[in-house]
Amino acid sequence: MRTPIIAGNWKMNNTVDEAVNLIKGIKNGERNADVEVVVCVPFTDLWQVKKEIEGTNIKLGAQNMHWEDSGAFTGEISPLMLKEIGIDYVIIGHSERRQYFNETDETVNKKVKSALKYDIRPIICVGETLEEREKGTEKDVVKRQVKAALEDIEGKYIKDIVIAYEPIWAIGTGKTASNKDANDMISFIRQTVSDKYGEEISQKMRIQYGGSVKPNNIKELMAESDIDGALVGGASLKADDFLKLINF
Ligand SMILES: O=C(CO)COP(=O)(O)O
Repeated sequence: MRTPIIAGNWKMNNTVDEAVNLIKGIKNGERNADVEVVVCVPFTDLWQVKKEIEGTNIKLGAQNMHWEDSGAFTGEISPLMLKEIGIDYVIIGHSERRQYFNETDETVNKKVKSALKYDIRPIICVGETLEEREKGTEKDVVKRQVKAALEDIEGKYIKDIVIAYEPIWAIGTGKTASNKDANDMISFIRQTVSDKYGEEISQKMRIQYGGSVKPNNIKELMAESDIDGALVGGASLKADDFLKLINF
């Protein structure tokens, strides 16, 4: 059985003081012990949040990284630097990075390889635009993204990789994919992984849904057969809401 994973993506929100307040609210709340909980916070909050979650089972994630260890890459953060802080996860290829910061299938693949080298678990984001869905090409797009992200990755790593299916039209819009559509795409992603690595390995990979996940729709999403968790933006910014998601 795959352990459900609920991850908060704080995006570009929370100063250090705000981050400490939020994480205190989350760690002091009652949390379902059978769910893996991750908070993916801005770089500047990582150290302080790491201190706050010590001794709890809350995991820490970053929202991006470079693939090189060091070098002349002004403004970038390396996997070595993140490893030093002791992060567990890193989001790679979020649609906002693909859209605004030139992230490509190729850089996603480089970052995934680099994260695995440092024992940091990648949460790889994939998903189609509204236009691609309306044209009926959503599965082609997602398949291309999944295959490119996993190029030259050995099967032994698949259990450590999380994929988040986030249809771009559902992010921050209040529109969610229907439970059935989300589950259908997620089982298609698992099939794509199975085609490459075989059924047994593909069953070990956790695949989340993301896009306007809220306390009032999490239960139905998690009831679907292939959905292993959620990657949550807006509703991860309030301790009460995030706790409701964890305790779906
Ligand atoms: O992009 C997301 C998580 O990575 C989803 O954001 P929202 O939950 O705010 O729609």
